[in-house]
Amino acid sequence: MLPTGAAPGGRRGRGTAVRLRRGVPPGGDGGVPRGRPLAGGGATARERWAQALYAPPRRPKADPGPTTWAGRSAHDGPVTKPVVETADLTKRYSRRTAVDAVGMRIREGEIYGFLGPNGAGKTTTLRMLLGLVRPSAGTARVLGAAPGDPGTLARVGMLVEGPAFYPYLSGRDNLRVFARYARAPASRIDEVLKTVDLSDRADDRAARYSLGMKQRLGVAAALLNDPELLVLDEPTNGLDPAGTADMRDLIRDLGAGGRTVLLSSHLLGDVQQVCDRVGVIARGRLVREGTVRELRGGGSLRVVAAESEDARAVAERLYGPDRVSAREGALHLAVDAAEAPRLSRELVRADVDLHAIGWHERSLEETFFEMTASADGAER
Ligand SMILES: Nc1ncnc2c1ncn2[C@@H]1O[C@H](COP(=O)(O)OP(=O)(O)OP(=O)(O)O)[C@@H](O)[C@H]1O
Repeated sequence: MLPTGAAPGGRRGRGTAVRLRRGVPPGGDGGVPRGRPLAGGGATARERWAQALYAPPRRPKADPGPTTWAGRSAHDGPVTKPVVETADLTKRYSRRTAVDAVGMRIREGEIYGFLGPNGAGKTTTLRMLLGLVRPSAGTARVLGAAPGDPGTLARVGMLVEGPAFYPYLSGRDNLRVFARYARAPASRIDEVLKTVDLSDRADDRAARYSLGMKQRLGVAAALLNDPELLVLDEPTNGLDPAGTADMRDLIRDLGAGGRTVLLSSHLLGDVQQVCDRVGVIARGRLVREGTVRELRGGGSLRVVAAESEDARAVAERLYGPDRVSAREGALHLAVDAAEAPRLSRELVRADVDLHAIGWHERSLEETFFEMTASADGAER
């Protein structure tokens, strides 16, 4: 379970499993739930920390208040304020810089994809946002407060580095234990079981759950307090295609009701299909932030011809050399899709054998590799 080092500012070895998920008490031993109530002046420091983490929201859902963020959410709603905002957020471990001057903004009500390859600094960033690791430099605000603020933690649900449960208890009984720590009403248990589609299997022992069901039970635990911000770290890790699709649907649903979701993933499909906006991190640096469409950077008219040099000459004559590039055996023209008929006619007139012509949308994968490759080449 969560080692003592998980307290704010604590240090943790890479090999140690982290249980940041709400409901598992910090320092808990994974055994029988402790009987001593978490209340009163006699509580230990660890228990007080758990109380803060699992306390019910002290404030109602955020009042829109003065708008501090000028952008618009990817949803069609009004201008929204940042739920998470960092400036120059940095974490160094000895000589290694795990997170390097990250400035990210997550807007209220959006599903934000935090995308990066293994070791890019995603989990370290999340830990800083949750107040579990002290930054070496820079600042972060989460729901308007400093990371780790007890009132804020009560408004955040988290599933970081995989869920952990009491295996001999049923899914429902696990949630009862977590609800007690979270001080969430018992009525929430059935609600969250329904949300994650586990009502039918709620009375089975957690040990019998598939990986996908365990992940969904972890999400259910994170939802007990109806959090305003839900942080999910690699929730589809290890899931088969069906489990991955279920989890994506669930995340989409969770983000639909105005809740803000921060989804960390190295899987492009997760992010492309689910997220409103994306921040791409590589070697600790946030290399881009924008909507999936913005990151993909539009499309091009793709032309495959037998005489590609002749085809290129025709295209350059029509549109200028700056709009024509060649990659992967095709010409790509930065022109409108409606140019296809005119270009085809001109190519035929120039005796070029045209094999294919059509509109090509860049995938997030293409731009992701370009962005992360350029970060790899950068000086650190
Ligand atoms: N406690 C630590 N001590 C030393 N180095 C660390 C520690 N935690 C993380 N790192 C290093 O910081 C870098 C970023 O790690 P981090 O776990 O944040 O990446 P990640 O993007 O979450 O990767 P993954 O997708 O593999 O989980 C890595 O080089 C990692 O080895």
